[in-house]
Amino acid sequence: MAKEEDDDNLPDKDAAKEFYAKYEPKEIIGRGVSSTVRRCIEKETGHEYAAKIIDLSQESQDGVDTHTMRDATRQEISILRLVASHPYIIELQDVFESETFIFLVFELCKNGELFDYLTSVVTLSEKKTRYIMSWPGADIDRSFLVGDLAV
Ligand SMILES: Nc1ncnc2c1ncn2[C@@H]1O[C@H](COP(=O)(O)OP(=O)(O)OP(=O)(O)O)[C@@H](O)[C@H]1O
Repeated sequence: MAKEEDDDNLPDKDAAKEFYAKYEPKEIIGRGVSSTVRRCIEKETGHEYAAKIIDLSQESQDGVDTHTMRDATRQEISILRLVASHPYIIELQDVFESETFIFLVFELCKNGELFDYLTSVVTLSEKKTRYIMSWPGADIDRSFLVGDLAV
């Protein structure tokens, strides 16, 4: 099975009973190096969260051993707790650990990636573009670029 299909399978319910008792996992909303992020619903309140499911099983770690990965994640958790309630840092709501998975439940960010936002709002002024085009080597494909800008 391809790695992505593997990642799409939810961890065995026995492996993280407490997480499944409290949350209903939904669709995948992102992927990290060793994690899959899913939208999830807190059963009691109906509130939405983002659950980052970190697979610690040896075969899913590219050369990093399970203990190192678990330690690194625990360190990430303690840092997130130290900065909890900062207005610009995402809130860590819950943590569940099993033998082979760690579930981090975060507040859900609905507006997508900062990178995508910046790409959509940042535009180059004509003056700045002219300046960049004056850089050595920038004249390659200049006609194409100018054509684009004129559209
Ligand atoms: N709280 C959240 N709300 C909405 N989407 C999220 C949230 N957390 C993560 N994501 C989505 O999941 C993707 C991967 O998550 P994240 O950036 O935490 O992983 P990573 O740090 O790159 O991976 P890893 O920890 O496995 O190295 C993000 O790029 C984003 O699209």
